Amino acid sequence: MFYYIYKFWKENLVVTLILFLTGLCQTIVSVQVASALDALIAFNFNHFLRIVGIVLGLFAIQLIFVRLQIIKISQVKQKMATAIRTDITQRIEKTSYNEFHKRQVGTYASWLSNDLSTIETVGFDNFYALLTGSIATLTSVIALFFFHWSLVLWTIVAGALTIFLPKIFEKQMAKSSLNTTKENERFLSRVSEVLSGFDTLFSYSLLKNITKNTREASLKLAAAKNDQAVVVSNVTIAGVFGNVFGQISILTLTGFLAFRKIVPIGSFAATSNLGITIFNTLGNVSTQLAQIRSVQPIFDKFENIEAHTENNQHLIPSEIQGIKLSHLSYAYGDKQVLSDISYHFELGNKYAIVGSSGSGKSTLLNILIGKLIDYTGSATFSNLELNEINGKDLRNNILYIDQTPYLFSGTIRENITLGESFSNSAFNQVIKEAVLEDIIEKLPDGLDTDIGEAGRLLSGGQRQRIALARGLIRGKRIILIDEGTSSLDESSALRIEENLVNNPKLTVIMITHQLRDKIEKQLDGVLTLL
Ligand SMILES: Nc1ncnc2c1ncn2[C@@H]1O[C@H](COP(=O)(O)OP(=O)(O)OP(=O)(O)O)[C@@H](O)[C@H]1O
Repeated sequence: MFYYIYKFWKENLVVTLILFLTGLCQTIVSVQVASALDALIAFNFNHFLRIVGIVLGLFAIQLIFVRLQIIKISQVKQKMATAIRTDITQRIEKTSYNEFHKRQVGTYASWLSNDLSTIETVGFDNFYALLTGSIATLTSVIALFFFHWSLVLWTIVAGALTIFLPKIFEKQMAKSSLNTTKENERFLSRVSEVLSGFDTLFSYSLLKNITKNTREASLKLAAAKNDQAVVVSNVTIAGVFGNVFGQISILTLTGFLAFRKIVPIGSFAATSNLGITIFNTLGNVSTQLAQIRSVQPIFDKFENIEAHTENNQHLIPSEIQGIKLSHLSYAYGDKQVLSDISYHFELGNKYAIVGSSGSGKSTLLNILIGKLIDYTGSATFSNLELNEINGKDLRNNILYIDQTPYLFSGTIRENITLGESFSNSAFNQVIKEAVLEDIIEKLPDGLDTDIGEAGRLLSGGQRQRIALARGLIRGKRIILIDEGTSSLDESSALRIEENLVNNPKLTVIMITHQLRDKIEKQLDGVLTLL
């Protein structure tokens, strides 16, 4: 957390300066109260009124600083939160495909929302509260020194007790806080999962599962939060004890000094105020420090996203060649899926992969796109072993359109471009190739029609055509399609497949459960997996 505070040191310096000026005003007011009381005791009414005037003026200035402080703290907190979110997403960007899928999507969402709000409220808010208190304490201790040195000495002794008493619970505090963030994560994952399954539960009349799962997850989260509250209560009580002891003892000492006529009677009022400021701060120091430390495990968790170290540095030559499989086998753990496959996909040719469900068709495409690299035997592209090719370079040459392509909320155009820019002629071309003309013509805003969350406002076949257009517009020469036309009506599917197999520039390898005669005749080969 301190890394981010340091990263925005200029902004935090401005905040510190404002806090110092606020603390200074507050301390001067406390000291003035002593003079006011002394003026009253001496029946010097004019002097009393002058001090009241000064105090009012200081209050007005303090109010301006307090307002500024709230605004500036919020601004720097938001800058730090955005920087943390950016760092998390950049880690996600750099991770491998498998590492990303070790966690559920809800977990990442929880990091970016729940954990960030914990960092803001538990980490940053306590940091600024601690900073405010420390500055006010410093100015108050200096003020005490002007009354009598023994007050400072006693403040140090009583202050140490106030700070160290709650430290007994520090470890428990960090543990319970980590437990709460983990339960928050599980809660969000479980709830988002069950809500994502709304359509399925609806069809089975099992929507009550949403309440059931949410309630179960909520009870676990509540238990973690209640455990944390118990630890917080212990820390708070220890802090309050030190605080009250410190305030009463400093008053007693001032009373004693006043009796001895070492300090004026009015000092009693001032040291009372200064004591409240100092011991309120010190009483909270341990809790605040423990809370600040308790967010550290959250940062550690973010760092656990393993960056993908790209060992496969072979780059693909500009003159690409075909894909060759030689005695290729693949197993998920003990489960053998592909055994001893040899085949040659030549550049510019068109192929189909067929086989019963579970025969390993998608697994093979995942090897060809570099997602699965722990195969045995050989699989080469342009004479380079696939698991030695730089992953990004491989995906720049081979396009994979998966079985369930994801559509983002937004327009059709945005779903095709994914934020990149393409010419109008490229758009027109892919709209034809993916047989999207009729759909776009019928929509009120054409390509700029909003398709709803995950493309909900479109049919399965329409979604599949947009996914195809998204792939085709990228102009890759090798295209792997996993059941790319399975949701389409016969004539659209045939038109799209004909467009693909008749495009001389493309190398097409498509998985299909429905190999149409007309298409089969135009293919250069069919690989059947058993
Ligand atoms: N990540 C995985 N971990 C373990 N087993 C897996 C994994 N992915 C797939 N499998 C298993 O490997 C086998 C082949 O799966 P794959 O998806 O490649 O088959 P497929 O031929 O494409 O099937 P379908 O035609 O139904 O899409 C299946 O038995 C599947 O259960």
